[in-house]
Amino acid sequence: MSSSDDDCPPVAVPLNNNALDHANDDDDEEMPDLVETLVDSAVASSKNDNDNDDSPPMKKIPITIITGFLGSGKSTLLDYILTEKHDFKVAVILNEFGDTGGIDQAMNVGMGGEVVEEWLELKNGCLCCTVKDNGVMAIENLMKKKGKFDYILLETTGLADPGPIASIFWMDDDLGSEIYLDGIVTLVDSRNVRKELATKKEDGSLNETAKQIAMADRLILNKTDLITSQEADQLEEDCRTMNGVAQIVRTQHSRVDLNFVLDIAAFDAVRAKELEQADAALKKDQDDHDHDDPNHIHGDGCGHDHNKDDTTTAPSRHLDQSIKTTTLTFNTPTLDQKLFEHWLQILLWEHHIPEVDIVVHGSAEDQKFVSSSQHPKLDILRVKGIFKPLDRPAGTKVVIQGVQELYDIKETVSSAGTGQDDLEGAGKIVFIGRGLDNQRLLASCLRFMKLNSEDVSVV
Ligand SMILES: Nc1nc2c(ncn2[C@@H]2O[C@H](COP(=O)(O)OP(=O)(O)OP(=O)(O)O)[C@@H](O)[C@H]2O)c(=O)[nH]1
Repeated sequence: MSSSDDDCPPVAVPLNNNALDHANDDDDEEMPDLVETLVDSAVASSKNDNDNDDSPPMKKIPITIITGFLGSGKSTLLDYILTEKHDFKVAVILNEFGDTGGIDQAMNVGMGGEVVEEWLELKNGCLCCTVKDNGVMAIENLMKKKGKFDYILLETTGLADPGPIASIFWMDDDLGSEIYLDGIVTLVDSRNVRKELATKKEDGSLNETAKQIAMADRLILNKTDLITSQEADQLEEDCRTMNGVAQIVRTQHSRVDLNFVLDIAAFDAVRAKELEQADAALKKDQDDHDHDDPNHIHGDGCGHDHNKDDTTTAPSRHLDQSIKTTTLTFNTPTLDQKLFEHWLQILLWEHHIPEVDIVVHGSAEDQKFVSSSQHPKLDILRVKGIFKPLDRPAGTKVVIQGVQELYDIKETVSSAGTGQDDLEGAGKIVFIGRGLDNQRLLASCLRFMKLNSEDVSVV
């Protein structure tokens, strides 16, 4: 996980201190990174009492990351969630850039339609750069002290790459934290998104809007009042090509069914059905548009009727040609998890699709997997999959989740009987990223995993 120490914005953590006294917490050794800590002495002392008692462990609290480019409607969504009736007591964290100091932001906890405000700043505060210690520990401490909220919404700055932030909370789940990553929700400014995606970064890296769309579990196409329904159709289809597994909804003023964004357990279950949806969308896209070259630049002979008057809403065929979704379907009865993981690690960590090189030692030939420098760097932003592992009891399925360079493979409870998640073959793996060349990926997979061409299909 790469991160930069530049531009560290302060982060403010909300408290609900409704009816709580404010006091300094100088002697709290667990919270070195918090300043202006607001402590309710009664709550603090009951926390200390609880340290030694046998009370049941705290229920884990879901955290949803809300991301999206500047002005896409993130704050509008937060306001909407905080004031809507629901069963959660929601706390909001803003991970803003420092032009307002990050200090004077109004922090909110919404409960049953009521919003109360308080704020707290992390001294070194920057969730995206300073990693776990500051962000996660501070939130955990706050939860112990306050215990007043049971859901956290983290709004990233519009310029943030959600990957590192998601990784912190996702991996923290494995470390036994009291919070877990529920999902990544991305707001898309329907009118301006094409312009934002066209912005090139000097170092050639992916721009943030592209990453925000690619990593989403839920995509909210907001501000649809500013585009035609035809443009909205096209936008939705294009988003699906970039991110085939996210669920997509269109909104105005971020008014979305809260079940669509809250408590979605996106990092928990992976359903074959969801992956089928990606498959179907990708197949449709291939049928509609026979451009197999992932590096094809739109607008240079693509043949589509570009809207010349308004580049912000021009119905270009794809939003971002470099990012796409690729699905591998394994038709074998099971998959060799060890071999698969080894291959995956090369894809994720070495950023290339390994190719076979035949090395001759005297009369013997050896296969070596190498990187080919003539191909673009591979940047996988998200992986989702489900498969039946080799040499495990019948019915065993494992789920794979990945965010940038991190991945996790866990056994999943079989949903046999529901008919929902039945896999015909060994399973499916979906990759979202840049540099995904379907045919090279397929060839590499076949050689690496010692499979025959009929064993795997790619779309
Ligand atoms: N026309 C229109 N305006 C909207 C819609 N949703 C939000 N807005 C307006 O767009 C502006 C930006 O919305 P915000 O919710 O502040 O966007 P944001 O993503 O939080 O913006 P940043 O904090 O700058 O990243 C505000 O003036 C909103 O009222 C919509 O669906 N249609």
